[in-house]
Amino acid sequence: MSDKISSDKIPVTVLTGYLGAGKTTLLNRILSEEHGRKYAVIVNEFGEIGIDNDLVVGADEEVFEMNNGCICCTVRGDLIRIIEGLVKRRGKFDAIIVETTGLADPAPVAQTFFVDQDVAARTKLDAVVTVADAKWLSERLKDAPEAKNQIAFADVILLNKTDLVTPEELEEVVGRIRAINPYARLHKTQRAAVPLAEVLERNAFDLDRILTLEPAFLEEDDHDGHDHHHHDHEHGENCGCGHDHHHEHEHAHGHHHHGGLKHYHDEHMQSVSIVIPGDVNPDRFLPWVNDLVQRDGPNILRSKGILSFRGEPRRFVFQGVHMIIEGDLQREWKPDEKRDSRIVFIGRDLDEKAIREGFLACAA
Ligand SMILES: Nc1nc2c(ncn2[C@@H]2O[C@H](COP(=O)(O)OP(=O)(O)OP(=O)(O)O)[C@@H](O)[C@H]2O)c(=O)[nH]1
Repeated sequence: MSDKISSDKIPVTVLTGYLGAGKTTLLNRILSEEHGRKYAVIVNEFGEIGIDNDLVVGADEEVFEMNNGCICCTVRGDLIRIIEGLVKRRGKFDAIIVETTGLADPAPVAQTFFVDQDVAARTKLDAVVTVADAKWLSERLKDAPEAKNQIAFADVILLNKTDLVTPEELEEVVGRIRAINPYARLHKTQRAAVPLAEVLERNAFDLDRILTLEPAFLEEDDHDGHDHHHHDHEHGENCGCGHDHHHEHEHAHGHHHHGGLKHYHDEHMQSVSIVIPGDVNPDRFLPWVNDLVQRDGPNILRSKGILSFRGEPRRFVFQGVHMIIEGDLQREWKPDEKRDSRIVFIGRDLDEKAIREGFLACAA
């Protein structure tokens, strides 16, 4: 759309991208850079225990967590309430960034800024920014409809992790992205390094383009947080979606309808979150987690944790995407912070019992 951001509307950037693509890396870059702007950040995480929000830098930024479901279905009501709260405190910040879970379909999130009248009157969707993992995107386009929708809806795409692929592989992924979305601005990045002006306050969201993709985009939503229609799917036990769970396991992707808007969701994704209320022993934990991701890496799409090691004043943070894991000691535990050890694994067909027992055996 060509209309200018009217000065009384708060610009909103929706940051999306599949599990582990680099959304938090980009967010931290935005929040750490000297730009003289103040952002309110809303983070939605898949899995019950908040880890992501704890990994977002900038203690003076306001970070709102939404952990009890997926932003595109059950917690949309929360999103609306948080935004309405923020709008009342206008002037304390310049813009809003919403980081969705890797499993969110961006369409219903973007739709919120048009069909909810109060939100639409006060905010302006500036752009959908999608971070894509150069190494894994092609695989996900085959088995995860959300990943495809994240690309289709993007106004700006960061094709990240270019260090993990060859130039030929990179061009192949670019071709796949372009076949889905020829319009978005595309940046090839490492560690989501991109000039922020390429990402923020671009006034890039193009409603006309979205309406050709999703003719029902502006249809009034019947959604009240619970009551959308479910079609041909069952939820996995730990899908985190917040709906009634049935114990059947059909291997198909489901979609919900929000008003007339189709909404894809991977119903087989599970998350296993475990907390040890104290220290873990690194000599047990590190070999265990390495073995686990080497063995089950294809099914473990994402893993992360914040751990307390005995006698170590700093938090150990580990992050994994399939079998690639990284870990390091980061900031010190704060005096008033509870020193516990939390991990989450997100994937398909996870052996929850074995993972739980394995982690608990790492307690110091
Ligand atoms: N090799 C490599 N690793 C990267 C790059 N960008 C990010 N990572 C790593 O990829 C992992 C996931 O990055 P995040 O920024 O947490 O990804 P995310 O999209 O926020 O993940 P979820 O919110 O869990 O979906 C971390 O271990 C990052 O350090 C990159 O360009 N190259």
